[in-house]
Amino acid sequence: MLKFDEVQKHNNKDSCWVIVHGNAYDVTEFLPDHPGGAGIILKYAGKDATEEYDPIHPPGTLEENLPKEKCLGPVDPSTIKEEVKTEKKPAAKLDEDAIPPLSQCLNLYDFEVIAKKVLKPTAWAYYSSGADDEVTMRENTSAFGRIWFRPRILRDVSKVDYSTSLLGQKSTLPVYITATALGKLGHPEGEKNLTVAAGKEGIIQMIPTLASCSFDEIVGARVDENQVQFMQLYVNSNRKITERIIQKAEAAGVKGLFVTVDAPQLGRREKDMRMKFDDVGSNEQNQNKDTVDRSQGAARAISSFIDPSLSWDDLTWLRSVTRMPIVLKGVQTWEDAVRAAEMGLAGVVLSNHGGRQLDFARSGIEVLGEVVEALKARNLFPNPMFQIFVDGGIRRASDVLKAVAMGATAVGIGRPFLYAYSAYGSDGVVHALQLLKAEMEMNMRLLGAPTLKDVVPEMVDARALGTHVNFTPISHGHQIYEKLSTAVGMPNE
Ligand SMILES: Cc1cc2c(cc1C)[n+](S(=O)(=O)[O-])c1c(=O)[nH]c(=O)nc-1n2C[C@H](O)[C@H](O)[C@H](O)COP(=O)(O)O
Repeated sequence: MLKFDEVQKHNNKDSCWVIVHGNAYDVTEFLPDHPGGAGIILKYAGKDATEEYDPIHPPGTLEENLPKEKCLGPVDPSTIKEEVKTEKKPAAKLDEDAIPPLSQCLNLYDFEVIAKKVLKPTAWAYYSSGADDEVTMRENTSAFGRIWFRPRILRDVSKVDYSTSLLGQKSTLPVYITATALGKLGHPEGEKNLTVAAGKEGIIQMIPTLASCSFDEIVGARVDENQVQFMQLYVNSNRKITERIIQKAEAAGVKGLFVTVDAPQLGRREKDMRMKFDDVGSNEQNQNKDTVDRSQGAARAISSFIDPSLSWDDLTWLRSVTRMPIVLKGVQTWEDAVRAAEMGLAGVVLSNHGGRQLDFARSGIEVLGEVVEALKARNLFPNPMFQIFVDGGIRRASDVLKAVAMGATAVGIGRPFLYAYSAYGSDGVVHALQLLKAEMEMNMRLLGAPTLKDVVPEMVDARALGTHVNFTPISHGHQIYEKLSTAVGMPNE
C-alpha cells in the first residue's frame, strides 16, 4: 500500500498524483487534456480529491480516461495524518432545523426556500443561477402570470383524467422531469433520486448528458423494466463519442432523443462564476497561472466538449445514427419550429434553458402562441407525429394547464425537482409530483375540463403575452398576419 506522505510529494504540474476513493492516480500526463483545465486538478495535487471529484464526474470517468497503469493502487488510510483529514471542507451538514417535515411542503416553491438553506453554496449557485441579469429566468415565471383562465361551468367533472402520452409513451401527467446537470451537487444519489420518483409516479425522466451519476446507474435505478426514460444530448465535437452515447441509450431502451440546440456555449451564470472566483485554487495554481477559463464557473469547466458547429445539416447524420424519435430542445422562434416540423422531426421543446443561456430570450410559453399559429397556417398542427413541449418557470399545475390549452403536449420542470431531492431525496420528488397531481385535479375541475382533451385554447386569455411575440408576416399574406397577431388573444367568438 502507498503511504500518504509519498503521495504528498507529487504535488505539482511535473508530477501530479491525486487520491480518489482511496486509490492514488498519476494524472500528470492527463493535466493538459482535462476539460476543466489543469488548474482545478493541481489544487488537489498530492491530496485526496474525492469530495470535489464526486459531484462532477460519473463513476468510471477515471477508468475511461486514464491508462490502467496510472492507477497506482490503494493508499494506506492510517498514514493520512489527522490535520490533513480535518483540512477537508466540512461536508455541508444538512441543518436539520432548516428542513421541516415533508408534509409541510404544500407547493413547488416551498422546496426552493428549503434548498436555499440546505444546499452547499456551490450547489445553490449552480442550480439557481440564470444568465447575465437573469431577466429571462424571471420572465419564465412571470409570463405565466399574464395568462388568465376562462373556466366553463356546469360540466360533469366528477371524474378527472390528466394522463397523456409523450412521443407515444404513457405518462400519468403532462409533465416530464427535464435534464439538469450535476445532480450530485445537491445529493449523493444525484439523478437516481429523479429516476426512482419518476418511476413511482409514472412520469418520464430525461437523462442529462452532463449527469453526475453514470448512464448505467441512472438506467439501473429504474423501478421496473417498463419505466420510460428520454435522453438529453449535447453533441460532442468528437462525433464518434456522440454516436456511442446515442447507440448505448437506444440499446438501453431509452425512448426519445432530445438534442439541446440552445447551448453552443453554456451561458454566463454569474452566481456560479462567483463561486469559482472565490475558489482561488492552490499556490501551485497561482504559480502555474492556470489557463482554464474560470470566468464562466463550473458550467464552462464541464462543457468545453459541446460542438458549436452543430447545424441543421447535421440532422441527417443524427437520424442515420438512431431510430429514436428526435426532438430539438431549446427552440425559440416559430421559424425554427416550422423547419423542424417540415423536416419530419418528432417535436420541439420551446425553451431558453431555464434562463441560463441567452438573457432576454423570450419564455417558452410566450413563443408557444406564435409557433402554434405558424404551424396551423401550414397545416402542420395539430399533428400527433410532431409534439410541442415547453419548459421554463413552470411551478404550478395552472402553468401546466395554460401551456396545454395553448397547444403544448406536455411541459418540462427542472429546478423544483432538484430542490426537492436536495432536501428530501427521492421522497421529496415523489411528494412534489403528488402536489402537482392534486393541483391538476382541482384546477381541471374548476376549469370545467374532465380530460386534457377538454383543455382547449378558448380556456385561456393570453393577450397580455402579446407584446413580446414576433408576428413577422409570412408568405400566406395579410390574413395570416392578422391571425398571428391575435394568436395569443381571445379566440374569434
Ligand atoms: C436548472 C438547470 C437547468 C439545466 C441544467 C442545469 C441546471 C441546474 N443543465 S446545464 O448544466 O447545461 O445548464 C442542462 C443540461 O445539461 N442540458 C439541457 O439540455 N438543459 C439543461 N438545463 C435546462 C433544463 O433542461 C430546463 O430547460 C430548465 O431547467 C427549465 O426551467 P426550470 O428549471 O425553471 O423548470
